[in-house]
Amino acid sequence: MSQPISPELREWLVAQLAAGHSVPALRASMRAAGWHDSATDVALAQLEAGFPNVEVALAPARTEMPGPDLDGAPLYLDAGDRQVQVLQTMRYPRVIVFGNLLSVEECEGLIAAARVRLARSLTVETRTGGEVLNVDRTSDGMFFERGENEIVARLEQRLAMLLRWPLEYGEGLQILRYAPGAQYRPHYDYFDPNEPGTPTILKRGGQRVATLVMYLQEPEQGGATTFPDVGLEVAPVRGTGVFFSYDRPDPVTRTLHGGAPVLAGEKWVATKWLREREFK
Ligand SMILES: O=C(O)CCC(=O)C(=O)O
Ligand SMILES: [Fe+2]
Repeated sequence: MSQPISPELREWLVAQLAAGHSVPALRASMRAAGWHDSATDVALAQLEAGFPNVEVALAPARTEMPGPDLDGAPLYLDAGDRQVQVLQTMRYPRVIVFGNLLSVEECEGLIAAARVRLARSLTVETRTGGEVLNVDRTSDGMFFERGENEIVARLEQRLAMLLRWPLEYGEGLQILRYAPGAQYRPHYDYFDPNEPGTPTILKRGGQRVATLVMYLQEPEQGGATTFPDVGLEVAPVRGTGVFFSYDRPDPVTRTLHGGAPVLAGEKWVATKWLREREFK
């Protein structure tokens, strides 16, 4: 977990950058002075990657974040009723691809329960705090209540243990179906702090801090989850899932992501969003 940078170091870095020193030069002099702080590395990497907002890049990050315990580089993680595979990890942005997350029966059960309740997907309209039809997302979707049925409840317990985040901090599971041609254009899952509707949304559970997209049915072609900032594409393989977290509501997290167009077949996903506090 990345620790916050001290205020003194932040001030110093900002001053050095303002004085025209380059990021690689700063990194080199810090290394030479014995600095091997992961928080500083992350901040410098952000600056180097061209993120314009120095203050945001160097601001203290949230320290408590959801995510599995990857100490010792395990290949499998104990999620209570299931041994989940660690297939891929990326440090920045924080992305983890899990295998063996759901059984085929669980995938099919969720689809069957959701199918009868699908409506054209709504996304939260941050301008007003209400919900609207969104042209950026051409899938159909619905939400389960937390613990609504046996499969949902079992899955939520598993995810709480795997991601070490209280079940009560999670939103209800969202199910999306993408028909051929459907897609979800690149977006951030956190709520934009600059939108007037955001304070209303944040009253219930605070910010989103992480997302887990689970693949319930794979299309025949297309439908990867893409992270355009880093050129990553995660294949939508049934029973697997991609987790990503964002320690501040800012593009500097590089968590821009989308669902690429489905070219053939149907793609179904379940999305679990984690909030910073209890989501009542
Ligand atoms: O369908 C996908 O691959 C991405 C879904 C997504 O971004 C979301 O549900 O917020
Ligand atoms: Fe998303």
